Amino acid sequence: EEWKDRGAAVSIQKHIDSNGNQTHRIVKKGVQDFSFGRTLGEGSYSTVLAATDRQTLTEYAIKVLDKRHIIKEKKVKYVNIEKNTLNRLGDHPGIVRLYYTFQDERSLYFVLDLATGGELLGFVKKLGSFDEECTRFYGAQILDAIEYMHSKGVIHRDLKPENVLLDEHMHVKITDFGTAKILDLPSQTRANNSDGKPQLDRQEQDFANNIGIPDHERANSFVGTAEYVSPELLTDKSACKGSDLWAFGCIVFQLLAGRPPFKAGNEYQTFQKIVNLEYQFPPGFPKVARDLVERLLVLDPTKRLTIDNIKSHPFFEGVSWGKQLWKQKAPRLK
Ligand SMILES: Nc1ncnc2c1ncn2[C@@H]1O[C@H](COP(=O)(O)OP(=O)(O)OP(=O)(O)O)[C@@H](O)[C@H]1O
Ligand SMILES: O=C(O)[C@@H]1CCC(=O)N(CCc2ccc(Cl)cc2)[C@H]1c1ccccc1Cl
Repeated sequence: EEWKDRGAAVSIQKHIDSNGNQTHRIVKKGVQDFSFGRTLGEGSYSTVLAATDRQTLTEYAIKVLDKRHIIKEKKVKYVNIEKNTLNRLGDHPGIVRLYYTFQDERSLYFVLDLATGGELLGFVKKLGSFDEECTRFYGAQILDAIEYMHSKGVIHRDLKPENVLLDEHMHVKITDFGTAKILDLPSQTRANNSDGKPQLDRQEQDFANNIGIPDHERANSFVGTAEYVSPELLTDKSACKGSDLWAFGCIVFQLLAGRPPFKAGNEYQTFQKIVNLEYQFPPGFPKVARDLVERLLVLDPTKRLTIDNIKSHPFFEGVSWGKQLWKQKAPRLK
């Protein structure tokens, strides 16, 4: 019992040995096992610090969540969702990996991959916009990560350039799964209510009850980020895998145009533009990319391109999908 108050946790590490046999290693990690470094960033309920494992000298990002703050803001369920989602998505180069979690009386700790390159958004802002080659590379890596998430029954629901981090090789690391949805397999086809509308999960119900209410007045609502919210989330209040592909379309547009397709003076006006599909391509937007975006920013999620359609779209011609995509050198951002 002594390890409990050291803020340690016993975590079972799944381990595949050299002959591919799965074994389990009992790993006990706690606050004392790390030396904490600089602050990488702050979230609404979290601080992310660079840290080094004292034994292995491996560097991590440790996300520290203040329990009191989370409880006060009624965000406990988001913490559990983030943990459960990250645990499911442990094996893809494009997704931030969760190595350990532990706690002490004040905080919760998530030991994550360190993404030293910062947010993709920072680069789009710095350069103004990306050329086609860079958009193709980063779009392909983001799509490959989305395909993996969806194959594990996870919908991210808040994809945006801020949540696309970059590692030391300038490769994509997607983060921020607190607002993700796990399609629990048995009830994947959710029971519809008598009015034929799909049963909403808690976060969707929260969101539905809070549409149009400004952020500061919202009681515990699920917040997607206005510019990337899909129309179905605004009209039917429910997200689906296609919602991530809508956000993907917004991201591809933004990388090439230097701005998201739907942006207005306030959230509510942005929502209106989305549900009315009110957006324009800037002059000079590449034709092939325009065709791709037009087939993603479709109001009816069932009419949007599927991941396979996107992978074979001319815009991604020449991309080698799969492992090779993650081994190649990232194109220089210029
Ligand atoms: N694995 C990581 N490696 C490097 N930096 C990270 C990592 N995870 C998060 N950060 C940085 O730390 C900051 C806070 O991230 P965090 O996920 O805690 O909050 P957030 O999701 O950005 O904010 P909010 O909780 O309000 O949505 C972000 O700006 C992000 O750039
Ligand atoms: O789900 C788990 O793995 C454990 C289970 C045991 C436990 O006590 N916790 C912490 C639960 C919790 C969540 C939110 C707050 Cl604000 C306080 C405690 C969970 C936990 C520990 C460390 C980091 C995250 C989490 Cl959810």
